[in-house]
Amino acid sequence: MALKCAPIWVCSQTPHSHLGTPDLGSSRGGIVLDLRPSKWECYAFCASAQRAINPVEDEKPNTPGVKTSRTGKIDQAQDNVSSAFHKDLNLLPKPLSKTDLSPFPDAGSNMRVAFQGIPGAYSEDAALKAYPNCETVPCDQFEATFKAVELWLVDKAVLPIENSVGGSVHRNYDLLLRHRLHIVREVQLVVNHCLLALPGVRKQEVKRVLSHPQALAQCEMRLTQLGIIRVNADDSAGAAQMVASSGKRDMGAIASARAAALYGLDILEEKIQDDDDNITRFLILARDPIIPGTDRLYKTSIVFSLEDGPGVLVKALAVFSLRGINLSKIESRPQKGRPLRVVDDSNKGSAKYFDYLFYIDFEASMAETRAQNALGHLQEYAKFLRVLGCYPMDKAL
Ligand SMILES: O=C(O)C(=O)C[C@]1(C(=O)O)C=C[C@@H](O)C=C1
Repeated sequence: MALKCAPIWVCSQTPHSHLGTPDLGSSRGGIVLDLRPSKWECYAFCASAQRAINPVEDEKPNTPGVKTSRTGKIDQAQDNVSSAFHKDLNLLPKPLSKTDLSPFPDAGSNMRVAFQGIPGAYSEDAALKAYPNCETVPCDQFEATFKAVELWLVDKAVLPIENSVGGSVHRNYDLLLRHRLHIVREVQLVVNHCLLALPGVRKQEVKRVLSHPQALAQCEMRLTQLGIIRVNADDSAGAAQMVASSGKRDMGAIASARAAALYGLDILEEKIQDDDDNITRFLILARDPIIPGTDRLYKTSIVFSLEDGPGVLVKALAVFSLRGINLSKIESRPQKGRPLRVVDDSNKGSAKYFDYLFYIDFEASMAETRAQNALGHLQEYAKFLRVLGCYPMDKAL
């Protein structure tokens, strides 16, 4: 009977909880700030168990090499032996290799990656840059990309997180916390915005332009120069499609050259963004974390909140500099549902401060002792701490 892999995946989906490891993150927060290396080994064990199942799936009823008795029946003793030991050495489970654990598996064949928008969106470009052979799956909202992964409809989701001109995509930081997916990779994409319009339209005719708010913000100066009114759309490719189907000559879109080709629009101006070097950083999210290594440069993303007290943020950040770990990004977000912290100073009455969550990216792998020690140290000041993912740094543009 063919066995299915599903139980193993369940195991690897929560590699820590099934061993009863306390989750030091939030109750929903998943990840695992468990600094013991055995946690990662546990995940490897699950993956190897999954592979061990495959030979059974392939087994044929009349496997060559199974001897029959002189009566023609399957020799019971022989059969017992053959079920205890595999008949074909090639069918034995193979040890995991570096490629199995690689965060870049075979360019993504058979992989489905969810992105927000419709074909031609920059997020789709990012998915294809990460996994050139993947199947991209459009979603109407960012939240839907998370759900698609959680419901096993796709393998991964791609999420824009910051842009060199427009800054952070704040809502997506909140989504990272609300869901329990793991960051397994980052992708930096050069984003060259184009002004698109119906075929034959001249630039002076365009009075309104549609695009994703982030894309419009990245073209702020040029659009002001041109005196064009901005209109928000769900994504840049969606904007191009709307212009194409509207038939309106005074309506333009800010989108990629690929979107222009897909929806049959003319490019009136290329590189319309305020900064020539316009780069968006995307995160790739998956149900399972990758096993971090030290074979290349890694980045780790965390989120934490802090105990009250003077200088606690300075102390929290010092845990990294003390160990020579560089911080590449810090972002603070108000704590939803608990925005204010009341500080009671009996002499002067009580004061109220905003309560924050801090998102930090630091340049070290969770496989390094210094990173593990830094997080152990950070726990002394943190009320809450969660590792969002440890993944290879993208240096290619
Ligand atoms: O509208 C798109 O095409 C997107 O993929 C969204 C998005 C974003 O949200 O930042 C992605 C990259 C660019 O920075 C502009 C827009």
